[in-house]
Amino acid sequence: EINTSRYNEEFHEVCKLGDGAFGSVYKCVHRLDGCTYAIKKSKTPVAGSVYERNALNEVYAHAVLGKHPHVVRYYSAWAEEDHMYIQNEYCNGGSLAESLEENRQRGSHFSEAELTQILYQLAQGLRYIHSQNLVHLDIKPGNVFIHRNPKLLQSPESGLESCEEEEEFEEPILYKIGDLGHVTSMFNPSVEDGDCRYLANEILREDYDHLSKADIFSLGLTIFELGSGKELPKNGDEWHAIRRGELPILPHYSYALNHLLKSMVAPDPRDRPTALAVTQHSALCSTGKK
Ligand SMILES: Cn1cc(CCO)c2c3c(c(-c4ccccc4Cl)cc21)C(=O)NC3=O
Repeated sequence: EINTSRYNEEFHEVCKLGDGAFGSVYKCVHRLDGCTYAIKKSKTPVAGSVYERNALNEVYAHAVLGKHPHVVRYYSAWAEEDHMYIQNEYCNGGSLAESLEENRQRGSHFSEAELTQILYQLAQGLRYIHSQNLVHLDIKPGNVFIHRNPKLLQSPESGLESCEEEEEFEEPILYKIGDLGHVTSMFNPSVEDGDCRYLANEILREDYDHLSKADIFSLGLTIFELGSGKELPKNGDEWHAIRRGELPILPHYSYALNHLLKSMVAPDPRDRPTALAVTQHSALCSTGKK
C-alpha cells in the first residue's frame, strides 16, 4: 500500500499550521484516539550538525518536561523516510505573535489584567522549566501558544455550574511555552542563541553563569512588546539602550507592572527576579493569580 509511513497511517492531516527553516507544522487528528495534535515534520538533520543537536535537545527537553499547564505537552517523536516528526499538544488559539499582529492591525492593546495573566502563567512555566535545571533560551511571542478552553469560555449563566468542581477554577485561556529547540542544561549548557530581539546581552558575550535570568530577560521583553505593540529592535542604538536598562515606560499600565518589567530586563542578570519572585510580585497580586 502506498505511503506506509507511521505519519500517514496514524494521522489524518487537517492543515498546515506553519512553515519555517525548521520544517513544517501540521494540525493532525490521530485516527485511533480522535484527538488533535500539532506535528512538526523536519528533514533529518545532518549527523553531528548543530541541527541534530537542537533536534535531540528538543526531544530530550520534552521528555524531561512532562506535563505542565504552561509548557506545551510532548507525546511522541520518530524518524522515517529521511524526516523527523515530533507530536505535540495542539493549542487552538494561535501564538502570542499572532495576537500581537492582530492588535497592531486593530490599533488595540492588551489590558493590564490580560498582561498580568500572561506574565503570571509564563512565569509559572519558567519556574517549572528552571526547577528541572533546564533553560529555554528562546522565549518570545512566537513561541508562546494559546489554548482557549471552550467549556470555560461560556458566560457563567450558561450552565457553568454543571461542570466538574475543579474545572470552575481553571483559567479559560491558557498560555503555554513551546518550541524547546534551544533548551539546554542550566549548569552544563550548549548554548544556541535565541532570537536577538529578546536576547540578553550577557548571552551574546558568552557569559552563561546565570542562564535562568536570560529567560527572565526574554520574558520581560516579550511582555513589554505585548504592552507597547511596537517592534523590538534587532540591533543598533535602541537595542543597546534596552540592554543598558533604559526601558521606556508603558503609559497604559500601572507603575507596579512597569517597575516589574524594568527589573526583569536589568543589565546585571543578578538584579533580575527569579521566576518564583515574578509570580509573587505585587503587580500580579489581584488579577495575576487565582
Ligand atoms: C506554527 N504553529 C502553530 C501552532 C498552533 C498554534 O495555535 C503550533 C503548535 C506547535 C508548534 C511547534 C513548535 C516547535 C516545535 C514543534 C511544534 Cl509542533 C508550532 C505551531 C506546538 O507544539 N503546539 C502547537 O499548537
